[in-house]
Amino acid sequence: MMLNMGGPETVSEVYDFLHRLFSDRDIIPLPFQSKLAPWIAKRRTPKIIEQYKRIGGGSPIKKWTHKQGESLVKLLDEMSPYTAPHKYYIGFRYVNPLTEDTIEQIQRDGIERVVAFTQYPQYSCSTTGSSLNAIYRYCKSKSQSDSSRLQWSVIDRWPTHPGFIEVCLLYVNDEIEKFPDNVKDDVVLLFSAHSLPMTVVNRGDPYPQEVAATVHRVMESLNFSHPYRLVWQSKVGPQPWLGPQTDEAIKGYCKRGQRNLLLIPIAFVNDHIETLHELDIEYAGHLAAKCGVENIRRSAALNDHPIFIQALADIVKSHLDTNQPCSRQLPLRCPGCRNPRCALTKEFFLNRGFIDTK
Ligand SMILES: C=CC1=C(C)c2cc3[nH]c(cc4nc(cc5[nH]c(cc1n2)c(C)c5CCC(=O)O)C(CCC(=O)O)=C4C)c(C)c3C=C
Ligand code: FES
Ligand SMILES: [Fe+2]
Repeated sequence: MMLNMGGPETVSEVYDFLHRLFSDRDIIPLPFQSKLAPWIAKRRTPKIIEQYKRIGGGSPIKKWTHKQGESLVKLLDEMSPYTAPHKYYIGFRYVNPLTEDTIEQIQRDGIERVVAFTQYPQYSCSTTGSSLNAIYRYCKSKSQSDSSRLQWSVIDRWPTHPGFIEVCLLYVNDEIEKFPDNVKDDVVLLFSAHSLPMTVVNRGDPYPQEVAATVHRVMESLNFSHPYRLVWQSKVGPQPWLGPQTDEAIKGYCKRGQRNLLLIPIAFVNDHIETLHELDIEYAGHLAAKCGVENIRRSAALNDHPIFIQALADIVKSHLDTNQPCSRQLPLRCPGCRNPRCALTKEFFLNRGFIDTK
């Protein structure tokens, strides 16, 4: 089951998407959540609809996830015949197919063994953690009535998988080659990841460190050929978020005369509104023109690159071969975690989906 947040496929789904997102206490805890969530979602909907309209009318995440899933199981059947046949499902957090509905479908299909496979390379309690909590919540609510218990395991992160790093490297190199010859060696590489509120960072969320690990591996495989920075995009709301912000970094470098920049999305494997709108239209388009950039480009999202599909298959195969319920990291809660559900979810996956109902 491929886990992700999902995105609205058409603009008519934007409100529901935002409503579910702002109702999720694991990504954004709000006072009076059930009242505030629909209010914020409604207020934000027109602006976000405009953004989706400008990138072709919707998020391509479902299309890419289906392509990845189809190729992934085909490859896996060959690579791991003793665990075949494999079947993929999609579990999105905020749009259809919703995680809960997918689990129901999996049970209707008579399946016994499920791998919850996060499609976020780096672990955050606000993303992968939210999906895992949703699985636990659903299974717990059904555990009394349902005798056909699923056996679960989880692939909770893969920030430095060599195949993942290799595709990032290929796309970075492809894009560096497109800069004019006289500036190619001086391009500043700006790795850009979705930011987190500082409350989440200070709670001890593993994401910033894991994103940095990905960046380091990519730079290592480039032999540190260019200067680089890790910067953070897509802050929402007035609270402090992890910086430096991607737009501030672009402005700052332009001021210092470093005007050849390559933006590299590093924490999301598909194209989505943050690459297609924020990076391409807002930053590489409007902002760059304002602050006097000479050349600015963005490296491609991994989407359905064959080496990436190979990497996904390899991640699943290694997981099945080791026969572990999850990584060694998953059971360790954030030092500042105050969410009792995190403990229950981690125990649930450590026990392969067994819930003691006594
Ligand atoms: C690794 C990726 C992401 C992290 C970490 C993340 C954390 C996070 N996000 C919000 C709030 C919003 N995110 C929104 C959209 C959105 N977020 C990600 C990825 C991560 N978010 C993606 C890929 C998308 C776009 C989906 C698509 O189009 O495909 C939105 C909605 C858009 C908007 O209203 O601006 C919100 C809101 C928080 C609060 C958070 C960490 C706590
Ligand atoms: S918030 Fe990270 S484990 Fe609960
Ligand atoms: Fe987000």
